[in-house]
Amino acid sequence: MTVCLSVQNLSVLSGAKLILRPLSFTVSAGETVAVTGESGSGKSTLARALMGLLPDGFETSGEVTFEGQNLTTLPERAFRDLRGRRIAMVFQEPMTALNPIRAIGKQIGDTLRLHGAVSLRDISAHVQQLLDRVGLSNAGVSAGAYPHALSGGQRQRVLLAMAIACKPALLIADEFTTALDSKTQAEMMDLVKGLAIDHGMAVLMISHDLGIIRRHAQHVLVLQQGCLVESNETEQLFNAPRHPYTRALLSMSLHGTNRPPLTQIPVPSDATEGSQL
Ligand SMILES: Nc1ncnc2c1ncn2[C@@H]1O[C@H](COP(=O)(O)OP(=O)(O)OP(=O)(O)O)[C@@H](O)[C@H]1O
Repeated sequence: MTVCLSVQNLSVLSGAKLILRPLSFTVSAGETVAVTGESGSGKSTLARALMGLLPDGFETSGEVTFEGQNLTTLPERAFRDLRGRRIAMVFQEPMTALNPIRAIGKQIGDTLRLHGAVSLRDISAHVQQLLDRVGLSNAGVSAGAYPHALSGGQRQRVLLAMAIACKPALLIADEFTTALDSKTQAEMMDLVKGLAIDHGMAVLMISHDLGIIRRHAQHVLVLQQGCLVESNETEQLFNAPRHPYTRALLSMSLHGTNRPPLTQIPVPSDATEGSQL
């Protein structure tokens, strides 16, 4: 498989605080890699670092190569062109990402127009295809609908339609099904899986939900307090977890309990799983 995203020794610093310790991994075309770990372990920081969207005051080092381009040295203008066109992201809160006073078809069309993905006269037809693809047409949702008239799951589908509008090579999905019921979660993940298969889209999926990860990811990265403690093929990780923190996460998920306390498991002091890859 062609490597789509290669991360080498990426670290993130905020002031004197090391938020992410040097970590390395790759995501290939058509592959889904999951990132998991407790709240505050650095999952969203990793996603934002890859998108070049860290808040002011954050510094990165290391190298991120996407489709052969080094993103860490890419001028902001060129990065802006990549975002939404070649690298897309979907978040958990659809309402904050959607304009409440613009019809959803127009918002999807805006994405296509912004990136010049299709000719102007073909935009409506493409919007309709995207609404069909994400299952909104079947649910009776038209391009003229406004976000407030949709359910949370339907809004997430709109965001997914916008994210995939330009057929990105990489989709970063940050807890984007977390707020949805399990049936809608499964439908959304199946949609993403279909896109990965049909278009060879690489997916970096951030999730607390180990059940979803096991069903949809081929590889899993486990973060503990900003440190990549385990990186393994999904079935190997679930069947024979190597790191005590991974074992504790699996046990918590299995028993629905917060014992043993994860904070008591020591974070490795220097070399990390990722930096050895
Ligand atoms: N804007 C910020 N300013 C300062 N520190 C931040 C900021 N955003 C995140 N952090 C810190 O970075 C660390 C990692 O946070 P991050 O949001 O990446 O974790 P997470 O694993 O995504 O958590 P969650 O699952 O709750 O979303 C935390 O210690 C957090 O306090």
